Amino acid sequence: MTARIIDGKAVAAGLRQRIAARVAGLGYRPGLRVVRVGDDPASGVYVRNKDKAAKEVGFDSATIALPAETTEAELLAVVAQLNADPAVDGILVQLPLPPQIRAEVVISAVAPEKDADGFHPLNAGRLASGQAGLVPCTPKGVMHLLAASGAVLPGARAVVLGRSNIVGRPMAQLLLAADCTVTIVHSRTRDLPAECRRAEILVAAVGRAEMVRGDWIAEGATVIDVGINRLADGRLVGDVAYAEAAARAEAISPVPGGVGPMTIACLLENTLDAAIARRAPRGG
Ligand SMILES: Nc1nc(=O)c2c([nH]1)NC[C@@H]1CN(c3ccc(C(=O)N[C@@H](CCC(=O)O)C(=O)O)cc3)C=[N+]21
Repeated sequence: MTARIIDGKAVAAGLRQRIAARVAGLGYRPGLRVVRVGDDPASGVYVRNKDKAAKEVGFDSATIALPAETTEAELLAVVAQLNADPAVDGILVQLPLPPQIRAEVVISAVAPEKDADGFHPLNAGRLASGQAGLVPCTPKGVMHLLAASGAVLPGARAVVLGRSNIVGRPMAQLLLAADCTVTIVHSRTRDLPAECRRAEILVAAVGRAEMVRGDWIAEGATVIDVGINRLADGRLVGDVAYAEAAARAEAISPVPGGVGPMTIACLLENTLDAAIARRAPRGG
C-alpha cells in the first residue's frame, strides 16, 4: 500500500480563494505587517511567499525590515506603532530574533487582538481554556489538512511529536478540542518509536530531518509532517522519512507542499478574522 498524499498546496489554494471572496465583500483591505529583524535565511522564503499570498487575496501587506543590530527597545517601539495604527489588523514578528532581543518580551507586546501568529500568552491561554482567540497558524493549518483528508478525529489516538509553543503545544490543544485522545511526545520520552506507533494520527513537529522512520508508523495512520528542514545538498525534507512512512500510512502530507502553504493561508485567515473582530465589534 502507498499512502494517499494530503495536498497542502491545493487545500491552501482553496482556503485562500475563500479568504479572497470574504475580503472582496468587506469594503476595506485588511492590513498585515510582517516585521523582520536581520537576515535569517529560513525567514526569507517565508516572508516572500506570505507577502505574495497576502496581496493576492486583497490585503494591504507590507514587510518592515530592520537591521540585525536593532535593539529590543527599538523593536518594541515599532510594535507599539503598529498596535496603535488603525489600518493594521495583523502583526507578525518573524522568529527567530537576534540574541539581543528577548522573543517572549516582543511577543507579549503585540496587541492580542492583532496577534496574527497567535503567540501572545493571552491567546495561548484562551486556546488552553477552550475560549475563542487567535490560534497559531501552523497547528491551525494542520487541522484544516486533517479535515480535508477526511480523518475522523473524535476518539482517535493522536500523537504530537514536539512540544514547542509555536507548534506542539497548540497542536495538542486543537486536537484535544476536536475530541482526540492526545499524547505529546518529545526528546525525553522513553521509546519514541513505540509511542508514535500507537498513533492513528501522527503530527511530527521536531525540526529534525527524517527522524520519524517507517517503522514508527502504524499501518493505516494519518501522518502530518510539520518539519521543513534544508539538507546540505539543498533538498527540503520533513521530520518524517517520507518514502518509508508512505509505505505504511493511509494518508501523509509531503514536504514541501504540505503544511508550509497552510501556515501562510492561516496567517491570512487569522488576519481577516482579526480585522472583522476589531473593526466590527458586537453591536457596532
Ligand atoms: N513569527 C513567525 N511566524 C511564522 O509562522 C514563522 C516565523 N516566524 N519564522 C519562520 C517560520 C518558517 N515558516 C514557514 C512557513 C511556510 C513555509 C512554506 O510555505 N514552505 C513551502 C516551501 C518553501 C520552499 O520551497 O522553500 C512548503 O513547505 O511547501 C515555510 C516556512 C513560518 N515561520
